[in-house]
Amino acid sequence: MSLPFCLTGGEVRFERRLVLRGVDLAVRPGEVVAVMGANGSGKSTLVRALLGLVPLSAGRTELYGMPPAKFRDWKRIGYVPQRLSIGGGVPATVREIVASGRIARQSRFRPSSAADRLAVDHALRAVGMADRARDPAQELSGGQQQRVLIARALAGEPDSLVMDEPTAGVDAQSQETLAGTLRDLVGQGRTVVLVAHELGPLEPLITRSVVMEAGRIVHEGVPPVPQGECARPGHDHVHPHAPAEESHLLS
Ligand SMILES: Nc1ncnc2c1ncn2[C@@H]1O[C@H](COP(=O)(O)OP(=O)(O)OP(=O)(O)O)[C@@H](O)[C@H]1O
Repeated sequence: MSLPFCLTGGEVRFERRLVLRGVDLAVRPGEVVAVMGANGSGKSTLVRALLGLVPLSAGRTELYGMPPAKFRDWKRIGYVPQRLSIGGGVPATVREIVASGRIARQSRFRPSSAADRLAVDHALRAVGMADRARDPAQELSGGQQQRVLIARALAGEPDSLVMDEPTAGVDAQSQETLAGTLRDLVGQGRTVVLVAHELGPLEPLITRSVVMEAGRIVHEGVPPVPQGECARPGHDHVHPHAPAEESHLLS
């Protein structure tokens, strides 16, 4: 079976500055990978490189065994970007945005169906936004808009979800709801890659954490177990010096 994501020697430059420095990341089906690290360490760039959304200056990436330019099965992948561009000048409703997550599954021969409507309803409920379905998205708070983007990705019923800071600005109750939804998806064998500063209720789901520093992966392993001070709510769960038995330094 081909790997959902496989980045090999991935290098990204912005205006000649190296932002990703030869990163290898292979994600197996069913894994739940958390990409962690300080601001500006390259987490978003890593997930965007993984998906082929930024050009690589060296290395290669494959989605289900195919380079992005040849990959056609985009319905298999749901992507939740870090920043919003919804609500700009277009007064789209919450439901319309979530329904746009079904587009990769539709075609001129198979327009919107009952299955699409059910998937949209289900996704709205999964993020606790069913009661806001008819509201214009730009009226929502940042955290609510983030939940709409998560619902859009869920509506596509992808095999793999890539989420850039899905819990940033999202209230505690909604984080719990998201954790429950992800638990179900992972139980069905879906693959998840997420960027997070703090894992919060997602922590028990994570099977591997990857810590970025200055464009490189510096640690990889099971997520560190919070202890003492680190167990305090709100503590940043990035542990750049995790014990050797919990993580192994990459070459
Ligand atoms: N489109 C771009 N053009 C120029 N520089 C960029 C671009 N995108 C990111 N960078 C720079 O690349 C570096 C890594 O950014 P990236 O967003 O990947 O980090 P991050 O770890 O996700 O940060 P954060 O936690 O703040 O989201 C930063 O120095 C950032 O300023």
